[in-house]
Amino acid sequence: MSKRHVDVVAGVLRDARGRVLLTRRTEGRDFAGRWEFPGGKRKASESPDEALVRELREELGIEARVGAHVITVPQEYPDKRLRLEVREIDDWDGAPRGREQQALVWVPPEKLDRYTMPPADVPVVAALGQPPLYLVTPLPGEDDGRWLAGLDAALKTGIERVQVRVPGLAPERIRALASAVARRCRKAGVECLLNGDIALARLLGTGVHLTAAQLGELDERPLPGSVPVGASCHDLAELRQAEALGCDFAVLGTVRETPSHPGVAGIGWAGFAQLREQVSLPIYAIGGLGLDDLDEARRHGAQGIAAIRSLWPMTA
Ligand SMILES: Nc1nc2c([nH]c(=O)n2[C@@H]2O[C@H](COP(=O)(O)OP(=O)(O)OP(=O)(O)O)[C@@H](O)[C@H]2O)c(=O)[nH]1
Repeated sequence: MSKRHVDVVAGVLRDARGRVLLTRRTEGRDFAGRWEFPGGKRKASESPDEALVRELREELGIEARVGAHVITVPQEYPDKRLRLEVREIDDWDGAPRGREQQALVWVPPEKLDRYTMPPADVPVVAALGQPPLYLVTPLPGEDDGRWLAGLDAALKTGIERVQVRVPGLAPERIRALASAVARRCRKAGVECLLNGDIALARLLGTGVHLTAAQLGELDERPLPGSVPVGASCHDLAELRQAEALGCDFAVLGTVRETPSHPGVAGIGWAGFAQLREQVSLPIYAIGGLGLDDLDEARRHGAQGIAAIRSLWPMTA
């Protein structure tokens, strides 16, 4: 029997100190005792805004003004397929209180991941706190100085997460480039991950971005939680392995056909969402995407966009 679809809307309320409101699911409901963003099921007759205003009135006793879209997460649960649409709440009248006997807590954004939440909320918490763009470096041409100037220009645009991917170069040149990028990222307060090279990542104190082939060879997270671990995935088995290893995020694609893989059809946004709903991980979409695709990516449950060309401000 096919599972029922449920549309849920939830809100991000922030107090004057920037803390975010979580409420605790009461006994007798699924995920009882876990923390969540206030909200609930949308009725067929309601728009998402209307449903969210009603739910916040019923649950918290406030009159809310609904703001920007944050992320819409498709998530499969044992008994249903959920679509969780999360919106900012710009302002409200009244003081939030638990009208349904639920506990309330205001949490600094960087501490949200300490609260146990339903699986669909893992990508939501990441969308609130982690970078929406993930730059993958292009191959350098002859001139490494020019390539590093390209990186500097990318960092100036506000990129906060970078993967050093320079396959096929001599090992000494890879080491030199990786160490130069790591230094620049550290100075700029930007996360740096090396593609595939766990030993070099340990040496340089960076994160690592696992290739799909590496995923199958590992049985535990290769680096501590203090540095990021990402993974490239193309199918459900790889996503599940990335999740089992405790990766911080995955990259999934390709969404569109790209010049680097001509003739390989992309999975499209529907294909992306269908894979996304079966794991509880932040996932970047990759494959022929640029800044213009960010909104659509977020509407299909993506953390954001990973890209080479569109995030690199000059030709290498
Ligand atoms: N409000 C809210 N619901 C969430 C979040 N994350 C998440 O997975 N959900 C799921 O979305 C559904 C929301 O349903 P609800 O809270 O309105 O309804 P309920 O449990 O009373 O459902 P019931 O009518 O099936 O008993 C639940 O399955 C809940 O687990 C979240 O952050 N906020």
